[in-house]
Amino acid sequence: MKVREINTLHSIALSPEQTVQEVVGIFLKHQVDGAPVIDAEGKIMGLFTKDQIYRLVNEGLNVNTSVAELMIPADKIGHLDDELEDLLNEDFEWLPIVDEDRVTSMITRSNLSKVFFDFYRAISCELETIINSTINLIVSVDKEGKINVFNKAAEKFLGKEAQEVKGKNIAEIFPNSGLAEVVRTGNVELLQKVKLNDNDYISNRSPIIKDNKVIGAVAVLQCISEMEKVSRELESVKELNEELQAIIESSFDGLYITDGKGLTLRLNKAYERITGLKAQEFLGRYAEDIMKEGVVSESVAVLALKRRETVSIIQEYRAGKTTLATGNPVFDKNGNIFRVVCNVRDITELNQLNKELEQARGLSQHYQSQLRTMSYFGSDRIVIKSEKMKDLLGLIIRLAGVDSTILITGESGTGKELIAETLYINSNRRDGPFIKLNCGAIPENLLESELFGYESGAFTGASKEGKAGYFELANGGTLFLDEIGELPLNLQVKLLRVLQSREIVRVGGKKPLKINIRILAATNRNLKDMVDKKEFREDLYYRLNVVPVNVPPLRERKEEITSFVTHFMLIFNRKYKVNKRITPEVVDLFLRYDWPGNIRELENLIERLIVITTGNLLTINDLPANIKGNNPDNLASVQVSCLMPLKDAVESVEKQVLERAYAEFRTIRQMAETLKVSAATVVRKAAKYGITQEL
Ligand SMILES: Nc1ncnc2c1ncn2[C@@H]1O[C@H](COP(=O)(O)OP(=O)(O)OP(=O)(O)O)[C@@H](O)[C@H]1O
Repeated sequence: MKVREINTLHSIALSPEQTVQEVVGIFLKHQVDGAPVIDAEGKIMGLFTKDQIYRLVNEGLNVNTSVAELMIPADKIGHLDDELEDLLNEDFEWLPIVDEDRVTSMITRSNLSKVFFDFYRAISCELETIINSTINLIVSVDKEGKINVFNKAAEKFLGKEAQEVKGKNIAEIFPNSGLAEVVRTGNVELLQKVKLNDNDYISNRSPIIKDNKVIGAVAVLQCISEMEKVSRELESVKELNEELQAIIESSFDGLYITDGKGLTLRLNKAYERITGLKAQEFLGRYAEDIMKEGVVSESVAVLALKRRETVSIIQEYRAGKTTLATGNPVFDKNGNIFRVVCNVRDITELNQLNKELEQARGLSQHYQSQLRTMSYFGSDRIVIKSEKMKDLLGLIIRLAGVDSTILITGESGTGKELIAETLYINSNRRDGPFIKLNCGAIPENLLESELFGYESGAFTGASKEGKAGYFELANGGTLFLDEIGELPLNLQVKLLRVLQSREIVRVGGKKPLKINIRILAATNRNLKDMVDKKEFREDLYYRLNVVPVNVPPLRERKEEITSFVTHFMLIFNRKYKVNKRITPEVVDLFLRYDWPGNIRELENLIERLIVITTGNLLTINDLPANIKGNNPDNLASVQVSCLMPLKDAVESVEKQVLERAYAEFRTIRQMAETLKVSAATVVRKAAKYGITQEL
């Protein structure tokens, strides 16, 4: 410690001209016993102390005597940078202190001793605190082996109070301490293993030397039992950490962990795979910033932090993946979030599979209904005998090889659908689906969603999962749009767009879906006339009618009637497990009849005859009157076989007429036109008699 660090020094100085009386006043006022006498430059001239006042009194001098006359010389002079310890060894009563040449203060011996004492007391206090706050055991002895220092750690580990052992001989209390040996030899003994009270310690023992003499010894002991425990704990924490790392890495789901502020701390390889980015691009960055860069549509970690609860969302990653992500906030004991653990499951494939499943389900439903109506067809299901039809079939086989859109025209029941199927079976798309939609059989308000499908919740009554439409069901295959003339104008525009872009958008959806389909269309209406009447869009007409295919009515290929009769007799005999035959007279009548309902009419008639006739031979008598009389509109052909209430008779006739209309025609419009009533009447009466149309 240096003189300048003493803060109790006084800086009173006297001038040689001052009188003793004045000095007494100064000493009393400042409670001092002496002061240096300085000249005008502040340089030391001498000392004036209470002894000089005693001398004045003793010699009877005047109190106005000047300081200069009585002052004594200053033998010793101290400096501000002198060490206190050095000054203590000096012989002085009063010591003026100078800085360079100028006197700054004065110190007395008693003053110095007190400062020194206080200083050492503070140091000793500090040392005691240090000694007691270390976890190492510290024990010191004097040269007799009596214990001087016994710190708190020693108390704790050796199970004895400092008070109880201080002053006692170490050999009695801890015979194995080895301290007496150090006092004796004066040797330093480092890293010695000792056992005290069943614990192992590493001991460093040193002699305490003063003036080249050993005056005691100190031992510092470190408990290695405790260290070993800590090291074992550290080892198990390390193992746990490795285990945790292995668990995180082995998860197939992405794992992403942030701190309570959204700062990325950890993520696994699966997460790198999903995002297509490396861990370094995330670590140490905020989830919110990563989201703003567009890496992910929405951050589940940010949401979990905001809402302070577990959150699950669907995310879209820039790398093209769709995920189901769950963010779990982890709270500390004060209720603050200190981690957010996010589990990210790649559902891209699942979504794709779901779509495929949806398509497969739709296809299976569609095929089931088709199977029901087509089950009786054998392999030789198509009759082609006339030259006209042979040419047509040749054209169809050629057209099957190209992928263009085809419009098949012809009267109802001529076999347009069969032609479309033949075309499909012979095309490159034969392994893809063949989907048929009768545009005239589906209510206008449902047609759009049937065609395009819809997203979940697109409209009231829509299913929760959404549904694939006919375009999607036919993806990779062929879509046959029957009765295309019945397509409402607004859907005609949409169909045209599909034909041009090969893309569809589900009802209630936004994302366009690419589709790969071939479209075949058919109609029994004169589309050109409809275009002229603005009932059909001209642009769509030309787009569909790339290659026109016209199927002739049965009356223009009567040479095929006999083959058709044989064909259908075979099919329905097989279907109903009977063996009925038909007379040549009936076939003759058939040849003369005009068949306005074409092949469907012939087919239905033969089925009806096989089902309702009781005998095994179908004769003219079994035929309906319109064929016998070749006059379909002749009301006289309605036979009355017995008397009954008029209302019942009317209803019976109504029912039969409607059943026939449903069997022969495919659209309500055609039925209404033939029966000369409104479409609404057809629908109402059909409902009354429970008549439905097989599509
Ligand atoms: N050449 C044929 N050989 C065997 N059966 C045929 C032939 N042509 C048509 N048919 C049968 O006649 C019925 C009506 O044929 P299809 O449904 O193909 O006619 P369409 O012209 O599509 O009728 P619509 O215009 O009313 O839809 C079907 O049961 C079909 O199997």
